[in-house]
Amino acid sequence: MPTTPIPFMPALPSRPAVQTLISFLEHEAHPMIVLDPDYNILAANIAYQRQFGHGDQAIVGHKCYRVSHHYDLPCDQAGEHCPMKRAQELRGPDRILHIHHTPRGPEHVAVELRPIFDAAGAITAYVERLEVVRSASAKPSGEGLVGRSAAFNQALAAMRRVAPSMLPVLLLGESGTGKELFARAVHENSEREAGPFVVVDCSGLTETLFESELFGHEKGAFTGAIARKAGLVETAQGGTLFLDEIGDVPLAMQVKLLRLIESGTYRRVGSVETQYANFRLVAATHKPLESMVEKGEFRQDLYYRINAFPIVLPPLRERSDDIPLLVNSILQRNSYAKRKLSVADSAMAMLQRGSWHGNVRELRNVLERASLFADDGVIRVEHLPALGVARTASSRISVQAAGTTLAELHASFQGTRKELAATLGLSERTLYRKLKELGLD
Ligand SMILES: Nc1ncnc2c1ncn2[C@@H]1O[C@H](COP(=O)(O)OP(=O)(O)OP(=O)(O)O)[C@@H](O)[C@H]1O
Repeated sequence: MPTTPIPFMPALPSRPAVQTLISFLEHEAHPMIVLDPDYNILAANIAYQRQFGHGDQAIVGHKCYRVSHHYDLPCDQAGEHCPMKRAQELRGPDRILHIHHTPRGPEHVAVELRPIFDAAGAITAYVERLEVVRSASAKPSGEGLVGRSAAFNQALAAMRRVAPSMLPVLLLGESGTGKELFARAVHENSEREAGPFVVVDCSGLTETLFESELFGHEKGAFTGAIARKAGLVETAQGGTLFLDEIGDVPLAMQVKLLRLIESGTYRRVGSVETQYANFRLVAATHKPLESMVEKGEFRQDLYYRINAFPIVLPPLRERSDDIPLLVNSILQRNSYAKRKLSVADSAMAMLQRGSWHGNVRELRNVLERASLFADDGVIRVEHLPALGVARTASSRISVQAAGTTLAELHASFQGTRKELAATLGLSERTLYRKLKELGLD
């Protein structure tokens, strides 16, 4: 362990409390800095210098907003939330998720700022504790969640707040907004990280199938039950159970789900023995559960149970400033990775203007198609006209689920269901559900 003393500003030596604090923080494992009330960094501990130190560039003596944001003004004057301002008003700690410049490029950083008071109750300094958030990337990344817009960051910050608790989380968002990725992030940011993450797709399951999938069954419980089978609840023991499309659970099953959540117990199909469940619940839906409750299509008691901590995932059209980042990330993924592709500025501008009713999934499909035309490795505006066709169709269909339109398209479409789903920018699951609603499955 290096024992380099923490540098501090010689201009500010006469504050015994601050000096004591500085030597105390040196032994903290988390990156920490001490600031004066005028945004000057007085000291940075070893962990900070290791993670955020910019080589020879001195941090101490500089303004925090210059170092972390390259701003010339405090964050609140640059249109952002300033935790120092807030901690001063609150006379207590403030937490915020910011995007900081780091030696590795922009990164999501969770910041906690605590004011330090003198004997007279005046704030003499602030201690800032930082933690790099690994669940999402603020720069193009070949995997996982990416995003840096205000709307995305808000959802990310909410996810981080709730993840360490055992509270059920409800993810609300249109198809393709990343609900499954967020559910996984909740799991990975919880104490259950080492346990299983089990996905239950609630759409397209009949009542009986739903029950045996979820609770398992005994040998001979029904025709074809040739052996005892563990259910998904049992598989999720010690981990997280993700109920995707919870709005599709049939009413008769909702009561069994409620009992499971309330009592933490269940029975395998064909058994009288009570089993004890141990999972953290994350549910997701694109459906308006509240109005379904009003219409009697979703049980109110179950709704209250699962809705303990709702997180709204923004549609892509509400975070179009994330599109270049998403595009560059998508181009690094899957089949694209074999070829180096880029997007011309005018094409990027066009992508940013899209309404993207199929969200990130639709964006991915459009890029995949455009890449087939980009012989020289550059996706240009002329490679996107197909996008216009596909997107017009998909927006009409995915937004209004206009029965006749989808029925007609389904009847006339020449390809497979998978291809139809891709053309519409929908997941196969969502397409299946819509067709089922129309009696076309
Ligand atoms: N913020 C994001 N960053 C990177 N990829 C994303 C993001 N959001 C979504 N995606 C990608 O978009 C696709 C759809 O995401 P996902 O399956 O998580 O959405 P969903 O909301 O669960 O959709 P559905 O309700 O249709 O199942 C996936 O390929 C996923 O990797």
